Amino acid sequence: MTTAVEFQKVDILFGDDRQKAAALPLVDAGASRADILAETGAVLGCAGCDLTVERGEISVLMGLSGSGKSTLLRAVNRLNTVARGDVTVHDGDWQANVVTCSEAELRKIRRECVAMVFQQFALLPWRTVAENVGFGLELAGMPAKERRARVMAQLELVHLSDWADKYAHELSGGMQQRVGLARAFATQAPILLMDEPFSALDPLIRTKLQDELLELQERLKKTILFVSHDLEEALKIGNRISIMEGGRIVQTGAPEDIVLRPENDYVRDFIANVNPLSVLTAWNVMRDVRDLENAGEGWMWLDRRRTTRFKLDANMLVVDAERNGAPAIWVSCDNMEKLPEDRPKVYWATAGTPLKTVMQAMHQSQTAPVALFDEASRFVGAIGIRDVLRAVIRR
Ligand SMILES: Nc1ncnc2c1ncn2[C@@H]1O[C@H](COP(=O)(O)OP(=O)(O)OP(=O)(O)O)[C@@H](O)[C@H]1O
Repeated sequence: MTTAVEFQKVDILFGDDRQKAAALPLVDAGASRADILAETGAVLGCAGCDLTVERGEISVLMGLSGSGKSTLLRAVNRLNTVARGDVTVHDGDWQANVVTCSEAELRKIRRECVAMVFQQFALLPWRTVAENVGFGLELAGMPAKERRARVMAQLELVHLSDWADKYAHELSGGMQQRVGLARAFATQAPILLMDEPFSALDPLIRTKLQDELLELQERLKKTILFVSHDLEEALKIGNRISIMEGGRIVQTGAPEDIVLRPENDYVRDFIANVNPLSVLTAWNVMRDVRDLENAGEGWMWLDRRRTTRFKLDANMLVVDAERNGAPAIWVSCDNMEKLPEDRPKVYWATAGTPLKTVMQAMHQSQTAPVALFDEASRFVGAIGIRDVLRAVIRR
């Protein structure tokens, strides 16, 4: 993994210099935003924020309104001044600390390394769609012909080729935001900052744009720092999520970490209404092969009830299977539809198989455990009905 952006102990305060200086000791003492404001007149934007954003990942800052998400995001291109701490932006072998870098380095960061998408589309209404998408390239001095080719390719990606010569104000909100996306993806910038880009849109269009973002990302592999106050959105698009409260990051983790292991009541409240089936995979709920019961002579029980067992060779490949004492076949969860009914089946999944698919397989096989295989078809663990229930009710 290569780091794209690193925040180290970042404090951001709003106020005059005297207020900020008075506030820093209170920040160190862990004082709340309200106390800091009452005592010093400074507003705490964020405090002690540590976060590493890896190249090519979507890292989401999530939290209630006022929790400091935008404030932290805007430190990356110095739209907000950092009072203390470091923000390092990497671009290939080049790197700069945004907090202390020269004006020239800051210009490079803003022009070449980091592009931004705002909630309020920020399109120029008197320019056409194509001119809007090409705006950043124009500022960077790209010749018109090259620019046009690049812009048309980007518009194609967001399915807006036919709208290239319309004016921005002639488009609906969802289309305008797609132009915003195209503009950000059109720049050379490897890092995109997205501040609630979809929150002004109605739910259906929003879902569609999230899918489009994921599709674009699949192809273009940018590093994206994304602000959202919507946990479903964060879980859907984030490779990593940081939950913020009162200016501080209270938990950072993969979506399934957040859902399975919330670190405090604030995070627990957030996830209370999330459907765990939308994030969990077979990997998150399986029991490791080392924790399964040996059944002797190369056999191993998949479940505590001893309904299902596999015989394994020295390479952990399955050579025989039994279900309720009768010979069984072992088949992939992805094959559920096509199989004849006549023989007992034990389904297997891989690490990334959605938990929902695992549950369907259990249902199909009268609650038989589901096996987990690695890419080389080796047996690595099993999922019993109790493992599924525990994950779903989070106990
Ligand atoms: N330019 C500013 N001047 C003064 N205070 C500010 C400024 N920008 C942000 N703040 C304050 O910093 C705190 C964090 O705000 P921020 O906008 O980062 O929150 P957020 O989590 O992004 O919320 P939202 O989703 O409502 O934008 C708030 O108390 C806000 O009032």
